[in-house]
Amino acid sequence: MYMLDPLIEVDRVISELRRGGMVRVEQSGSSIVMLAVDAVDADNFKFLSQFDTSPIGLVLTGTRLNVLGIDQSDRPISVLTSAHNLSLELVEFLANPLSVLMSPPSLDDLNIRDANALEASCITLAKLSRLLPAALVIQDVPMTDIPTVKASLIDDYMKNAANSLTQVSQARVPLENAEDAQVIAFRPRDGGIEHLAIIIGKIDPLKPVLVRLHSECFTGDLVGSLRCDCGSQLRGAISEMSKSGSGILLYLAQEGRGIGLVNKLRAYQLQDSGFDTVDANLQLGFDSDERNYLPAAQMLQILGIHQVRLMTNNPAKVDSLQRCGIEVSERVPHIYPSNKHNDEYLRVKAKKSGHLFEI
Ligand SMILES: Nc1nc2c(ncn2[C@@H]2O[C@H](COP(=O)(O)OP(=O)(O)OP(=O)(O)O)[C@@H](O)[C@H]2O)c(=O)[nH]1
Ligand SMILES: [Zn+2]
Repeated sequence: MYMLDPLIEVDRVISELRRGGMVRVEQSGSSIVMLAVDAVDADNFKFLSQFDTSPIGLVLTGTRLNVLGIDQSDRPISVLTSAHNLSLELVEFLANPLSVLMSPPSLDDLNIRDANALEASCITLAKLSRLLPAALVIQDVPMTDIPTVKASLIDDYMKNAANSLTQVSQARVPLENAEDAQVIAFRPRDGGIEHLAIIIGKIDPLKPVLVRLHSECFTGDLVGSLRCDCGSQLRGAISEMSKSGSGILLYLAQEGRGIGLVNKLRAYQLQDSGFDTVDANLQLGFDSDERNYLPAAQMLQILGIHQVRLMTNNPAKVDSLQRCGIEVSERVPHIYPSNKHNDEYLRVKAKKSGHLFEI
């Protein structure tokens, strides 16, 4: 019998959610139907409201409920329900800090409880789909014909995707600041976006290799945004590696510290109304940094690199990579001049995220 690859099973429901569809999440005989809040509209909300077998639940992260002032406990994920069924306006207000609602609706009838394992997996799934971490769920509805996934596959997805990376192509690409360069593409088996390794010069894997883990930043890397320092860090790392003879830059598909480009733009909108880069993520219901360095570690292992000199100002990156099994023999500072658009961003990184530089 043809067995569906577990990664592909998750990838199918991700596509369905991103298209605005509903999916079923199941485990050990129980199941729920999920719709991402990003995709809620009047029609699908009305459809879900017609079932009187169980009320619609809104699954939110503890981070979002903290900033709303609704729940100050450290419950990681909660489910909100209401005896009178939630209204679409209330769902929007609770889940999306950019919702256009001017005055908060009444929260009197809300009940809050801990999410169960299935509901918690729905938040993981929304994050993997690069949507807002918020989901509508409903139990026991007789819907067939919707894609189904096991919760345990969602929970293991990041690890499985990282472990599945394989080198799929390699080419010489002379760069402006490093003529002796090659780009190697690594593809996860789920069909997700490739991560890239840019190899500068000739690498000696027996010595600690100069390495930069660069998280994708469309705005900074490609179009020269002044809101961050990514463009300077990307080009700067390549120049440094070339000057010192060799190095590896891993270009990781984890835009916006892992929340995705659309959510990063939402975070920018919040930053323009006064939140800093950390608080904007929390307002959206994310952690301040959602990245995971398993893919980076896997790529380094495939390249035969076990010991690195890591170009970063972020001690959390050093710790994370070490926890993924790569030895960091040295942290190499990677600081570039600020400008009037990013100096506050960099100051907040130093103050709140522990980055080692002074602005
Ligand atoms: N969510 C969010 N992401 C941002 C923001 N500004 C930049 N980013 C993303 O942050 C990531 C850049 O981080 P990095 O430079 O790799 O890492 P770092 O944690 O700053 O540490 P360094 O190694 O010292 O640069 C990219 O994915 C950017 O898209 C922001 O305001 N909000
Ligand atoms: Zn950037």
